[in-house]
Amino acid sequence: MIETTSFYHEKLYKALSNRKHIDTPQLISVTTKLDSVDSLGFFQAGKVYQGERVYWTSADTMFTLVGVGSAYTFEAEQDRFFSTRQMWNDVLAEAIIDNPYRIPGTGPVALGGFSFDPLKEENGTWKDFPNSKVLIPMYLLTEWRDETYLTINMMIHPDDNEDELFGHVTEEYQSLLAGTFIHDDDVTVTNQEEVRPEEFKEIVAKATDHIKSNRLGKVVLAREMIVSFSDDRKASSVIRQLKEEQTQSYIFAFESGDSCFVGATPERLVKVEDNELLSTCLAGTVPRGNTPKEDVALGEALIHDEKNLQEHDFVVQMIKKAVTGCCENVHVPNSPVLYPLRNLQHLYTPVSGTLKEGVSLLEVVEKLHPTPALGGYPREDSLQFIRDYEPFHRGWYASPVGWFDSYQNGEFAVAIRSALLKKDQAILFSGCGVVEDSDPDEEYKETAVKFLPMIHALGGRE
Ligand SMILES: C=C(O[C@@H]1C=C(C(=O)O)C=C[C@H]1O)C(=O)O
Repeated sequence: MIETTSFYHEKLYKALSNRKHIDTPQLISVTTKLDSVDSLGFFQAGKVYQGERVYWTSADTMFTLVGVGSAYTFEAEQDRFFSTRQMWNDVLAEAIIDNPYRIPGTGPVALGGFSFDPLKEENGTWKDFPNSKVLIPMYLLTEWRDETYLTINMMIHPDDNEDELFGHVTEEYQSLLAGTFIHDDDVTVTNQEEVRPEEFKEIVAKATDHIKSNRLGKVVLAREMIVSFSDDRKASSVIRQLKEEQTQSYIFAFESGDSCFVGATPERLVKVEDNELLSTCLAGTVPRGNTPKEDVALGEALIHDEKNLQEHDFVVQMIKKAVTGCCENVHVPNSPVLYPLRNLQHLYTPVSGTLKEGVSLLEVVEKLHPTPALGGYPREDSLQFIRDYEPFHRGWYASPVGWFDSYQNGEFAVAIRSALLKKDQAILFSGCGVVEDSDPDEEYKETAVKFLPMIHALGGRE
């Protein structure tokens, strides 16, 4: 049932007045159910909070989270997964939560991500994105199936004035809900440039040498492309394009400082809902065909191709092992199926299980990252290869991004098919798995196709 505004305000005011008068800040979280809202309009209307907005929508369910403003931001350099979990438990221990709905992604929710490799030296590109950063949005819109919820989260300090806070948030959330999406169509691409493509091919050749001399089994290598615009490119318009075009993917956007990390990834790292866990093995790629006949032929060839099956199997074996360590009733199909996207098709194996008692989502994320779909095999050796030879910093590219709530639900995707937006410039990332038989020219072509979803959404040249 949808509550009246006055009932919601009463709950908000009550929560604010009921806070404990303790010395440390306390989280207050109050949720209500609404009529439907324009989620991108909500995001845009929050522009005074630029740098603290988040957008997330899932691939396979009708589920969207839009966060505007930050009630609490947490960054950790050391023990980043453990510290984030600890922060979350500490915040929840003192929180006042009024959420009668218990729908996934409502109430206190943390959204954020982790960098690919904290040991790689930073060069400034990713200065706004630390090795881990999650935030609890001040205003959180949740679309779940055909229902819409709003949660207001506030971190109350001992000497805050509840009347002032109440006046401020009630005014602000109503203007966010009234937001309607406006396109920034007039921004055009002025330049589009691949970064050192020949060097990429050389590194692929070096990797196959390493593999042939048994120093590695598989390593995933990536490259960059830089797109420049006539004016600042707004994240909201890019999200809108991606939502229209990449319907089989998670669409995400995380703002931080002056930058926004945005993408449309098909790859789930892990999802937990009601203790049921789902993970995904996604590796092995061919393009879509130009005709239905060609498309089927490419898919058939992929599903029988030894090189791609080998690339895929590294991922299946590792994820199966990690999931078996934290789940019961683990199920892994014997062979992959095709996962078709707009521009590409992949080999796909879903992995499921029931999370063992006491294991948290972030522990699973820590175990899984990076899978051999993004790092390689063996893990440490492939990471060292990437650290030594890949000539740029991956930052949050190829890393876990996602959300978790106070009911142990949550989901993390692997941030591929993505770009770092910085005002009038975007840096795009694309990678591919390299095994013994990889050919540098073919891997170059594969990464070119993997750039397409972002190029298209940014209005670039295909
Ligand atoms: C590394 C990327 O994609 C990964 C590599 C794949 C492959 O090598 O076949 C397929 C899917 C992803 O796991 C990327 O898109 O940047």
